[in-house]
Amino acid sequence: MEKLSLGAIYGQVNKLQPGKPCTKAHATVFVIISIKRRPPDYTIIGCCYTTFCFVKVKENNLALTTLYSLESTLAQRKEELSAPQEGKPSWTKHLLLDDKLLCSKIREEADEFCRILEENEDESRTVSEMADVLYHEMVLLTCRGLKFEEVLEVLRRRFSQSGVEEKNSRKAKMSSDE
Ligand SMILES: N=c1c2ncn([C@@H]3O[C@H](COP(=O)(O)OP(=O)(O)OP(=O)(O)O)[C@@H](O)[C@H]3O)c2ncn1[C@@H]1O[C@H](COP(=O)(O)O)[C@@H](O)[C@H]1O
Repeated sequence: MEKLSLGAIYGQVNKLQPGKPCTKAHATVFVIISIKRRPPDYTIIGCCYTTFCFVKVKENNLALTTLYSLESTLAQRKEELSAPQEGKPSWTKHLLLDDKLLCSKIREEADEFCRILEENEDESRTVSEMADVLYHEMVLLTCRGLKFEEVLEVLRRRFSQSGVEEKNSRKAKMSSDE
């Protein structure tokens, strides 16, 4: 397999741009792009028209460590629920014990997040509110016994198709079913 310099990778990525799975931003995460045959430990990230794009993903350690560490804390809080005398008071436990409270917090935090845009609030409020949304949504995921990796897997599968294409394909399928 041909090994490319970073500059050459950017060049390849730009060439693949029409299918949109790759951008320059992705190129900082992906180390090598291979066309046609997938090397053993490489991941398909998408199809650019007629060409499949195989990449090796270099972990974004800080982002993943943060999310997995939060996920692990939330799972620990869930475990502590079976031995209520253990552990400190916890907001996560309140949420895990009360579906209604959890759903109302997710809706409230999502609404606060939207108001940032509507009311043109500053960057620090934006990232802080996004963190609130993400935390509360991850509690729901923990509640259902699901892993964040499963969400990331869905996002990766969507790399190869635009949202507009996906919506149109659903509409076409619905009308052919009628
Ligand atoms: N990331 C969070 C996190 N983000 C937000 N919150 C809590 O979510 C709650 C949101 O409630 P409110 O809406 O009343 O708070 P608010 O939005 O600041 O209130 P307003 O000013 O907007 O009305 C607050 O108590 C926050 O502290 C969080 N609570 C916990 N975590 C993480 O979960 C871990 C476990 O937390 P505990 O379960 O509490 O031990 C922590 O160590 C953190 O890593």
